[in-house]
Amino acid sequence: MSVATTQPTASSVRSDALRVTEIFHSIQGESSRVGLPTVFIRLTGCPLRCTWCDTEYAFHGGGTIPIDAILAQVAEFHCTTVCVTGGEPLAQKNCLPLLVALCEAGYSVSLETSGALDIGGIDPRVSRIMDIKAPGSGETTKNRWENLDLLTAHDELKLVLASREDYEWAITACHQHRLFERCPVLFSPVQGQLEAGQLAQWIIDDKLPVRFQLQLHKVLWGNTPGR
Ligand SMILES: C[S@@+](CC[C@H](N)C(=O)[O-])C[C@H]1O[C@@H](n2cnc3c(N)ncnc32)[C@H](O)[C@@H]1O
Ligand SMILES: Nc1nc2[nH]cc(C(=O)O)c2c(=O)[nH]1
Ligand code: SF4
Ligand SMILES: [Mg+2]
Repeated sequence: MSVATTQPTASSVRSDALRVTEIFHSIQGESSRVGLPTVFIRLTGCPLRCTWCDTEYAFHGGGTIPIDAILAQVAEFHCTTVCVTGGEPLAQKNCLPLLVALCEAGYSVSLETSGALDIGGIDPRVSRIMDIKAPGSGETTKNRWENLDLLTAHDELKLVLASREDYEWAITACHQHRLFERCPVLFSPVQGQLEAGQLAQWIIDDKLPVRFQLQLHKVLWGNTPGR
């Protein structure tokens, strides 16, 4: 379901509201939860501009919705698994109480984040999928490396790679920051920029302890908003 794009007046905005681009029911296409029917809450806005971002439509617009109304929309899908994404979800302060409310309501919750913002203070029941930005994204300087110390085995680290240079940078980062010891590590090709079979072969050749990822929803439906 897409969210109305009407502009709220200041007096109509509740203090626990969030700016939301879309709430939809699909198949999880990323992370180790891939394949699970999932409700997605896509929050609006992002302070990064990854060169290859497939979700630029979430940078602006959206509708302003209080947390209880978001929960009511999610409940309509009768699905126990929820993914909060964006945009960059942590750019809105009310993302933290939204995550608590979803956990309290009994959902199994994951959060997709660039890791450019502090991941402290997130409800520990949430599985954090933290994406470290490689040079091809143009946003490496935004990586907040101190976030790594907060990750647990319940979380996942992700590297989305555009080239052989990104791949080699990622291996160096994994060793320098002991990423393999922190939580599962995912390597994924930038869609349309790095050939998936090529990345898979490099991972095999180098015997890397990472999980290769393709965006399953794009195999199913292409790059369609709300999928
Ligand atoms: C749209 S982002 C939203 C969450 C957060 N801003 C982040 O970057 O993790 C969700 C995921 O999609 C990935 N993604 C975006 N564009 C992509 C592309 N062209 N190919 C592969 N993955 C992409 C991001 O790297 C991220 O892991
Ligand atoms: N089906 C589907 N799975 C996803 N997993 C993470 C997504 C995202 O955009 O963050 C996403 C998405 O946009 N669609
Ligand atoms: S951080 Fe995420 S939403 Fe923001 S530009 Fe990068 S991939 Fe897109
Ligand atoms: Mg997506």
